[in-house]
Amino acid sequence: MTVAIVGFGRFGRALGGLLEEAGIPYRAWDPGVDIPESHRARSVREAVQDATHVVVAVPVALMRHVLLDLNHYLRPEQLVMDVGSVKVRPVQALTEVLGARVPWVGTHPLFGPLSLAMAERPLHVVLCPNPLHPEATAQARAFFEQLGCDIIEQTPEGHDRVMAHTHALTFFVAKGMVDAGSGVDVPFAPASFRSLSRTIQLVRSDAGHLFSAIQHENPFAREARAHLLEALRNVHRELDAQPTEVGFPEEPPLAPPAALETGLPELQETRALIDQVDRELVELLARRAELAKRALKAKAQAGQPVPDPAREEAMLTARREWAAARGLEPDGVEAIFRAILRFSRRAQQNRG
Ligand SMILES: O=C(O)C(=O)C[C@]1(C(=O)O)C=C[C@@H](O)C=C1
Repeated sequence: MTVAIVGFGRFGRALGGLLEEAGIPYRAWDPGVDIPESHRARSVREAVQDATHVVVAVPVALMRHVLLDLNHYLRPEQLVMDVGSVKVRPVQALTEVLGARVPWVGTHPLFGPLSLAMAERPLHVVLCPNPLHPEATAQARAFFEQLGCDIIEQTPEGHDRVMAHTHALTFFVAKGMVDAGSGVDVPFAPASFRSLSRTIQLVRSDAGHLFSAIQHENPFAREARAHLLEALRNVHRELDAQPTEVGFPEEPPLAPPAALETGLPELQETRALIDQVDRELVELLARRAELAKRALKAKAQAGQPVPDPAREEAMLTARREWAAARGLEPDGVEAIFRAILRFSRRAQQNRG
């Protein structure tokens, strides 16, 4: 398998990293950005000529234009995939430009550079099978599975409807909060805001074309936004009309929790919560192991020592301080991190 990445923006670059991790060779073409020499193609023709898989990772608004150009060089034994955040319009462009001549599949990887940098797993990809190329879906599935992704199949319309009510609305709300100055230089924030602030950061750091694409290129986004605005206006009106009642219906006087009477449900509930926290800890350990593997690779390239006792000592000091600030016993937390570092070094030895 050899992959051509056409468009080496934030997503194209992130995909290149994933391919490299999986040991799959690729060539990239993008006249507008710096591409590492070992992967750079000098023309779109050179990028695609030896490729078995061609990934078109350009802004959705440029898709048709780029496909028209690419079409001169594509052959029927290749597989073309777009990776746009919306699917109805890119699939229309693929149908009109490539049609039945070259196999293609519309795809939407539900991850980006940030989730990859944070080693989030599992990675999900939506595939939109099309009747012109029934066999291409299986090939696209195999391609993304090799990169460690879980696959969801959807129609382009089904995909865009879901995205209009999730991706587009989340970005819409976050953009509104950014423009209204929410969360800038606040001295403290509640947990409810902290979870949203990640989206706000995403919107702030976003390549502008992503926001525009998920709003303008999704045929259902406008209606979803209007619907949300209407709902918000209603909530606002209700709050004005009944300032003390909305959202706080009168509650019956508090009965003593059953847990205090039997002693059992509270323990059960607490144990369920402990299980949940431990599951998150295991998930975090898995992400940490991924990052350690990446650090190992970077060190190998830079000729730096593996393992690194100086870095480990500095890390342990910092973690002792974090523990103390959080009211935990520094010796205990240090012991946990010593175990994590042992585990990390072992994982680096096994998987590096
Ligand atoms: O930071 C590094 O250099 C890593 O390789 C990562 C890591 C870690 O797990 O945090 C692993 C081994 C090193 O001895 C120090 C740190």
